Amino acid sequence: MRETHARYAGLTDGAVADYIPKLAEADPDWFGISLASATGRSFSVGDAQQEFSIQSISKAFVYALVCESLGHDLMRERIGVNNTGLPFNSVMAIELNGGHTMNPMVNAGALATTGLVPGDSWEEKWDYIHRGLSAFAGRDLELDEEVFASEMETNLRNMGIARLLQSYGHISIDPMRVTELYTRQCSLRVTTEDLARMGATLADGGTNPVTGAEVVSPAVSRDVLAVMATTGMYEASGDWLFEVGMPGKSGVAGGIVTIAPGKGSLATFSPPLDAAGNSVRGIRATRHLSHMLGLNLFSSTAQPGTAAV
Ligand SMILES: NC(=O)CC[C@H](N)C(=O)O
Repeated sequence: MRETHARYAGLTDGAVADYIPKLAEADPDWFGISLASATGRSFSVGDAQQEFSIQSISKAFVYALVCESLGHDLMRERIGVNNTGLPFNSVMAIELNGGHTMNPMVNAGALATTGLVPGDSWEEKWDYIHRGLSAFAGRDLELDEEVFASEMETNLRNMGIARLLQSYGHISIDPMRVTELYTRQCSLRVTTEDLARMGATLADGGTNPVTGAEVVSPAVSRDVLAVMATTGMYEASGDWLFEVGMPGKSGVAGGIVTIAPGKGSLATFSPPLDAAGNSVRGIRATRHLSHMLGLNLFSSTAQPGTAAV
C-alpha cells in the first residue's frame, strides 16, 4: 500500500470540484488510502486522518438503510437499479425515462431515496440518517456546517431535480426539505479510515466488524453492492468495473470506497477529479491495489496479474 501511495502521489491530473464553493478550498495534494478487513483489521497510509465531506458516497449507505427499513424489492421498484449513462446530476436522465429515477447512486434516485427515509419529523429523519451512517462507520460522524451552508447556497440544480421528481409523483413530501436533508447527508465528515470501515461493514454482510453492530442484513448488503457495481461511478461505472472488478462509490470531495465482498474494503481520498467527478488518484490507486492484491471479482484466480496499471 505504501508503494501504491508513493506511485500515484505525484500525479497532478484532474481538478478539485468548485461548483460547491467550499470544496474548492481543498488541498489538491491530500492523498490518503485505508484498507479495512471484514475481520476488523485496518491499515492506512498518507492523509488517512484528514476529514472531508462524504458527498455522493452517502447515497450507497442511505440507500442500504432505507432498503433495510422498507424492503429491497420495493426500493428496486421505486428507485431502479440501472445505469443512466449520464452525469450524476442529470435532469435529462429523468426526462428520458418517463419521469422515473434510474438508480439510487445518482442525484435523482438519491433524492427520491432520501424522500423515503422513515420518521415523523425532519429531526427524526435526520436522526435516522445520522445514526445509520455513524453505525456503518462505528463512530459518531459530524456535520461539516460550512460545506453544508456552501452547498445550500448553490443547490439550485438539486432543488430543480427534486421539484421535477415531485411533478412526476416520485417525491411526495416537501421537495425543498428533501433536498436540504440530502445535502446534509452529503456534508457528513469522514476520513478514509471511516470509509474503509463503512465499506468493510458491507463486505461483512452488513455487520460492522469492529463494533459488531448489525447495521443492515446480508441480503441488503448484497443488493447494494450490485447497484454500486452498475452505477457507483456514474457514467464511468463500466470502465471502473472493467479495470477494478469490484463495486465502488465515489463522491465529489474526492473520496472513493471499494468493496471486496467477504474480504474487506479499500478507501481513498484525493480531491482532484476527472470529467465524470471521480478522484483521479483514487481510481489509479484502487486499480493498482485491486490488481496487486488479486481482488478482481471476475478473475478465476486470486493471483496478482502482471499488466502495468
Ligand atoms: N457526485 C457527488 O458527490 C455529488 C454530491 C453533491 N452533494 C451534489 O449533490 O451535487
